[in-house]
Amino acid sequence: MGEVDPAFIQDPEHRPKLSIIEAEGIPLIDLSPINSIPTPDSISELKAIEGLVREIGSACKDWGFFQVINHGVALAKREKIETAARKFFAQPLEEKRKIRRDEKIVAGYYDTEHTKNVRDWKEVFDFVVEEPTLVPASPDPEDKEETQWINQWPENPPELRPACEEYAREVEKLALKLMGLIALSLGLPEDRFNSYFKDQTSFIRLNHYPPCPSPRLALGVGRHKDGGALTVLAQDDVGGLEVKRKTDGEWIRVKPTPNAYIINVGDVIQVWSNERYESVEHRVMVNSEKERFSIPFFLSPAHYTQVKPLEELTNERNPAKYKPYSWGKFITHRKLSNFKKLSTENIQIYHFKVSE
Ligand SMILES: O=C(O)CCC(=O)C(=O)O
Ligand SMILES: [Fe+2]
Repeated sequence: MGEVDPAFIQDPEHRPKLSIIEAEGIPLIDLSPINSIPTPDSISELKAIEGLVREIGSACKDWGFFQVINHGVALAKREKIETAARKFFAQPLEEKRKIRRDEKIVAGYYDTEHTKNVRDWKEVFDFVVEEPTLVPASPDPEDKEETQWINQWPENPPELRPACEEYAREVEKLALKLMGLIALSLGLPEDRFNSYFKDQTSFIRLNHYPPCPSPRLALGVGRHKDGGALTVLAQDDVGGLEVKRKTDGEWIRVKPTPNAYIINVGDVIQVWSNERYESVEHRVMVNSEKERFSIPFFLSPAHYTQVKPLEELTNERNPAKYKPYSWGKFITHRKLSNFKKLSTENIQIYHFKVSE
């Protein structure tokens, strides 16, 4: 990537600060109570779960972010995908571009993503968890046609595909268990969210952030909120992820914890919970010496889901803060605009906010 192209340069107010505040406050949650049960069908019956549910509820409310340990995802599967990702990104650009993402095939390699219209200092490889993934053919609300998202796999390294597919199944289990705990923390049945994910549109991204000659001007990923339900993120030991603290708006660095996952609430949970939980802004700093890798799993509902505040969580005194929106139309809108540097902001949930 060489010298910094002006496309990467953040406006002064969004540039990273020289002083880094490391997160003491971001909760670290031990999930062993749910993983030590022989039959996990009905975890809500167990006493140990109560404390855990309370912890998850507070973390979602106070931070929108937390880390989990003893999560049940086999370390060997994580190591396999991490090693294969390193090999994939180490190849020449022409090789990687053979499986380039475009407007039709949204899975694959991509190195020109923009967040809030500034280019990110990164390259990515995306794959969908469900193959094929059914989605609307266009963002037009009148257009009822559907299409399929399919994956593109590189020739090299050949082990990337099986590593990705196995990893997806493991992390999906963790993501759904967490949705169960979040449901309980909202006073809902543990399986309340399950049906939304039957035909999920979830995808996994392999992120590679190369060393950057101007880490004070550019960002690996500009400030943003995740649009899906829940993100389960594996970061390596380099660090760079920053979360905007709800109490004072300071950017706080999430300290890498070996073999932990970082979990964050996405916009869909913000809407479902009628803002009991909020999706929190985050960004990624790059540095001039070390490359960094991360792997987010974006748990997302079926395309035909009408996202709206849950009836159980709204009433006359607490009316719905959002109008229903089609998840499929929302994501196809986003995917299309990802390919253009727009003069306006991307589609956001506040466009569906009920005015007070
Ligand atoms: O690399 C990271 O730590 C986070 C990446 C991220 O926020 C995203 O891809 O949405
Ligand atoms: Fe994100």
